[in-house]
Amino acid sequence: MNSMARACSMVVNLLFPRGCAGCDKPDEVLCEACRALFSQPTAQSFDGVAMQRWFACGWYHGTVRRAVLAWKDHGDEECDRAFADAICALAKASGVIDFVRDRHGSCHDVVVVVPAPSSPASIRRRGRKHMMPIAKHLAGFLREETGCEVTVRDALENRGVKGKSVQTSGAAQRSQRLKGHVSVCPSVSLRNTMVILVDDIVTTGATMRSCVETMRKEGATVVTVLALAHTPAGTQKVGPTQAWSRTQVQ
Ligand SMILES: O=P(O)(O)OC[C@H]1O[C@@H](O)[C@H](O)[C@@H]1O
Repeated sequence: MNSMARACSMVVNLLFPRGCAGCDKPDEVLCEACRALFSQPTAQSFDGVAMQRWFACGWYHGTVRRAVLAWKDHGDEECDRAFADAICALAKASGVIDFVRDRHGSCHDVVVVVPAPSSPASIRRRGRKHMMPIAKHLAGFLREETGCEVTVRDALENRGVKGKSVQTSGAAQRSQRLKGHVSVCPSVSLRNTMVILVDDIVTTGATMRSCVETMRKEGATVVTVLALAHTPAGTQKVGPTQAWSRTQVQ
């Protein structure tokens, strides 16, 4: 959102107090019931990352979808904190904290949180990099919980592909379209880092895989991927060795 849009939105909020981003309950940013939907962590296998699994806070449908879209595409920046908290809780539930604490110091010096990149057109439309506040909050949380040095690096760029993932028929097609479009920024080094990738939604998994592959080529160890929401598993498979198996995280 640009500054004019932000000012207008503040005025509108003053005149018409907001409702919950998920269900419209009055005077809530994200009500307790809707927050709870972002607290249903799942794990899916992925041998490209050190933990062998990636994780999501909730399932991308209904209320979760509505709240994510309000935040991501309709400028509801007040959700930043609620979603950042959900990702931090996911980091804890998934074992990321223990993993980082145990591995840190063995061979990798710096722990880095990297937000998945949006295309330049999306960044312009939104007026910001919407994953950045989440990444920053997670880095602070990991610092506190692990005692390790944890930084945020805006390491990836996505030169953009035409159309949205929902307009493609599946992971293979999406993956093909993304080829060569995600890269590590020339000014950023990821050598000898332990990376945690954060993204809002995982649909086919093509973006996540492309980001992980690109960072690994640049010398990073990618610990895992943490996402706010995922589409149902089992319907999208990139290849026989990359089939997703969805399990509930206790
Ligand atoms: O690549 P897949 O998983 O299909 O789609 C998810 C990506 O598409 C974007 O809108 C999301 O922000 C995410 O980065």
